[in-house]
Amino acid sequence: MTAPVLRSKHRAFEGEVGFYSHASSEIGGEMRFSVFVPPQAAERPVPVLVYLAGLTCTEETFMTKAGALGHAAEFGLMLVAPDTSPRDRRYPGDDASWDFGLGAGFYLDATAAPWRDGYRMHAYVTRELPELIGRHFPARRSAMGIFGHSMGGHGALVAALRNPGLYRSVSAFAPIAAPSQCPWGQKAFGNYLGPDQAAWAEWDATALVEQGARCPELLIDQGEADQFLARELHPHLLEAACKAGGQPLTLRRHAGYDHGYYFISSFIADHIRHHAGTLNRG
Ligand SMILES: N[C@@H](CCC(=O)N[C@@H](CS)C(=O)NCC(=O)O)C(=O)O
Repeated sequence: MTAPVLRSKHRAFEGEVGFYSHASSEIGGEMRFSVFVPPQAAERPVPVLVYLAGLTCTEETFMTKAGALGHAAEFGLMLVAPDTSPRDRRYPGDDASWDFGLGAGFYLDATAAPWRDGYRMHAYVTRELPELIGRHFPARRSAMGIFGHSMGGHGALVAALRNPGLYRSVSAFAPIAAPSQCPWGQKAFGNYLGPDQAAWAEWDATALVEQGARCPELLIDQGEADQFLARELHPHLLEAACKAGGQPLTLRRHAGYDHGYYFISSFIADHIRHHAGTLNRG
């Protein structure tokens, strides 16, 4: 694991946003990520809140569009946002569509050729990136939370459900809640994991909850005017699985809000507060 290389940095809310690249061993090539270090980090290590973005996004999207930095500065949380897929090493067909390949890594570890060589975003996000952050930033690694949007909202749920104890807080905006049962997920899983749908369940948040996986209390926000809600997101399936299995979930539905960052920025303060309430305790 090589040290991150600083590409640019910007003062914000008395803290600093930095954009970095590094050579990733899980991905087998350069990866990029961004970090907001809040002002409190000058005094002591601070909790880490990881954000996973959605389809077509990069490590820049969240920092520029979500309106999160001021709230993270208020509560003393470090924000970490990785890119949404490998980009350095290229794979045949990885840019053929916007919902698969580049910008669409789905935060899983691929098992089908050729993707399995480097599409290992789950291992990257849950192991390599926290290790890197712990080593090179003023982070309190024992206090880590995760959240995300759409593909990344689902990635956050799966990261927490598959790694009990790793994250102390979890939330999501408009997650692809049951990917095995929607076109985006079926396309991604069919290619990254192969046609055997039994293997898909290990990477599907609703299926994981149905199988008994549990994570800290979930906060999920969903816009009712989201253009992808009916076809792709299916929050009701996750809601039913959580209810049947006793997984604590607060799912809030908001009239009039669509899928984009105007929606996210409207509720980001609630999410930062949700994470800070747990991460700043003890
Ligand atoms: N390119 C897609 C939209 C993709 C999209 O909405 N991506 C979401 C995540 S699933 C996003 O956050 N886009 C970036 C943005 O809104 O800045 C389309 O043409 O319909």
